[in-house]
Amino acid sequence: MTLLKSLRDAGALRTLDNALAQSLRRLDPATPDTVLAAAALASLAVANGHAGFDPAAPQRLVDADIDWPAPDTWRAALEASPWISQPDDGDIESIADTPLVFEHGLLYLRRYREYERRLALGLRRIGAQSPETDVTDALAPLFAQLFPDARTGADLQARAAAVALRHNLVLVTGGPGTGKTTTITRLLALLTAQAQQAGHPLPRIALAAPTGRAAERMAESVRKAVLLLAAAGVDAMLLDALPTAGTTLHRLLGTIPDSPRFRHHADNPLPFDVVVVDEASMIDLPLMAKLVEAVADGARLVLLGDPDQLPSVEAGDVLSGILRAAGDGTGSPIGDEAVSNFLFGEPAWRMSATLAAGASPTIDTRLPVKGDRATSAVDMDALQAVLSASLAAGPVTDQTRVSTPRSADHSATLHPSTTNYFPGRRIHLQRGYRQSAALDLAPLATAVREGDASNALSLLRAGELAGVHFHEGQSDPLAAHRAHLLAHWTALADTTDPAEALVLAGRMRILTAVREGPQGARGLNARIEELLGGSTRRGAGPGYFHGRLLLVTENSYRHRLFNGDIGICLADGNGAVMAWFPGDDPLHPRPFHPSALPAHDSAFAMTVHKAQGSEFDEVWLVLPERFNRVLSRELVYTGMTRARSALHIAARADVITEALARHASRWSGLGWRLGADDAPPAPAPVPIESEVPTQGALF
Ligand SMILES: Nc1ncnc2c1ncn2[C@@H]1O[C@H](COP(=O)(O)OP(=O)(O)OP(=O)(O)O)[C@@H](O)[C@H]1O
Repeated sequence: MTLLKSLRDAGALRTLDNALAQSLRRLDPATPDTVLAAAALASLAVANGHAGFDPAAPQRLVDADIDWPAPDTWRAALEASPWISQPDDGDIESIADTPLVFEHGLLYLRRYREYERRLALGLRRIGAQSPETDVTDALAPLFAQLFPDARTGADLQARAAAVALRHNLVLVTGGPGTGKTTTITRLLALLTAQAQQAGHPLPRIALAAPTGRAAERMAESVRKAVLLLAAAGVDAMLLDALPTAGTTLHRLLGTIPDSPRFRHHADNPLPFDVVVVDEASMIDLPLMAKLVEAVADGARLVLLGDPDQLPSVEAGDVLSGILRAAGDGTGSPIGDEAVSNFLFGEPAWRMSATLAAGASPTIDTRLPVKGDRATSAVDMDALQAVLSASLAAGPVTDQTRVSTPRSADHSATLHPSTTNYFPGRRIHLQRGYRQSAALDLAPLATAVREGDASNALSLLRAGELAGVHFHEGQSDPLAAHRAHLLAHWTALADTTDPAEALVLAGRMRILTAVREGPQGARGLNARIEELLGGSTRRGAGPGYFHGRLLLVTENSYRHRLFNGDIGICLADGNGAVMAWFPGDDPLHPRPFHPSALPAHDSAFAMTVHKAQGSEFDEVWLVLPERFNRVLSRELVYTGMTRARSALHIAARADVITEALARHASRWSGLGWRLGADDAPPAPAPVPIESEVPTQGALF
């Protein structure tokens, strides 16, 4: 049996994957079966969130019992195929009339390879341009006011802001509540003050996120940070100049009705000097490529995100590719002397000389001082990184990890291009500041992030973490906790004010790992609707009852409704039901006739994937009874960190253990394009008992 037929018979391919293979066969009947199958698998890989397909590890994509070709033979067939181009240089556009590209071990659909290439080029373009105005001493008093702890050298937030002043491409990563938004708000105040001091126009700043809810949360956090700065005595005129509203990436880029293109692109760039994007882990490859291309020359791009969260549902896993190239962010270079001044209160060279003279036993005395050959820009960066890392973390050792740009020579050995280093900077914030007496999530989040199932289970079973409730072995919270759950949803129907109803709707959510199956969102929603009385309730259209929560499941540029948007059905006095969704102004949601909505589901229960970027006061995380391949530590971590004041986990211990043993990583060439010299983590193998054929069908 041919490989393509085996894959079809095993139910591994979608219609679309098979159609691609068939059309290649029609166009050239001599196309080898292994090439046709690889084309179908490259298409399937995208549906599973990968940028391309690795023919050396096909069993990671398809769990059926297939007699796979030997990797070398398969590779040779791909390399010989006229359908597949193999660019000499990762930066060069691939031949337009070959539908596939084989590069760095991955077989791509051409479009996705081009997105990756354009994204890497775009990031390098942004990062390669230094900010126009230099950091001056005049900014130091404000810096000290904004970051009073900077002098200790241990304040990573101060370090992040200092680095961001000097670089156009910056990633600030960290878990929930580590102060990413707070830090960026202070950075924006510094940039605004810098422009004022120099007599320049104030920077035009955009705050954006992949979903409306995430954009609104970001804006709320910025507003809160501004209020705190005002209370701390920061100049009101400065604070008044900061943005207080967020927007979705789609809105920022300017959707064109019924088109995947945007109004802003390389030839019509965004009219902003600073673009700050939150929830970067949710951004897929095509959207990130379009965003980066639309950032104007000389403008700054600041990406905020939590690297431990799930990657985007759509193809790409962009953030992790960028992060692999950017380093772990714990020892980022500081920049220059003026920035170091802010942090340490004296010029770096003087400090380095003091330290080098042995003033501190914790410092490696081999550190170069000013005047040595080390004063070249890169060495100075490295020097200051070591300085700051040492001040923050104690002894400097050979293992101290420092992110520095790769040299052209080094990159040349990895890649034909000589410019493929990552020119941005990453700072990883580690200290959690969001104190909640109600919810003590941090120890559990750490155990989950580290994949330490035994610690996670002991914490859950001990029941001593405030606000965390473990319903071990329970697979049906609707049976065991019906009254509690229903009370929330029935209360939703007591309000008729759409803005208030949307706020109430965010109080509680059931989050699931999968959409289908007994513990899937779809089945739970159907049962909840039934319990709520469904269409017999006030304001019935077929299925659209007063108080029904809706989740949009596709992007509709025409409606400006996007995958993941949540709305609520409300009946007016005459019983006519409209579905209300958040608008630009939270006080004025937008009404839609239910029949005019793009594809949608109920949203009483939703998958963790769809809940990314949202938070709820109370989260019920329900895992399947049997292990499913979508489970991973990132999924559990993302689900639990959606909770603000109470987390309920209903799951079996063995399922938690298996989930925490897996990473949700994807095949991507982005890290390589940006100069990462490590191999991307291979996606976890698919367990044989998996029930579900493709991830695309899951969320
Ligand atoms: N240096 C700090 N000192 C005191 N409180 C802080 C500090 N940094 C942040 N916070 C507080 O911690 C909370 C979380 O901060 P922030 O919203 O900036 O975090 P975040 O990383 O953006 O969170 P999320 O990922 O959930 O959006 C806020 O209440 C903020 O005021």
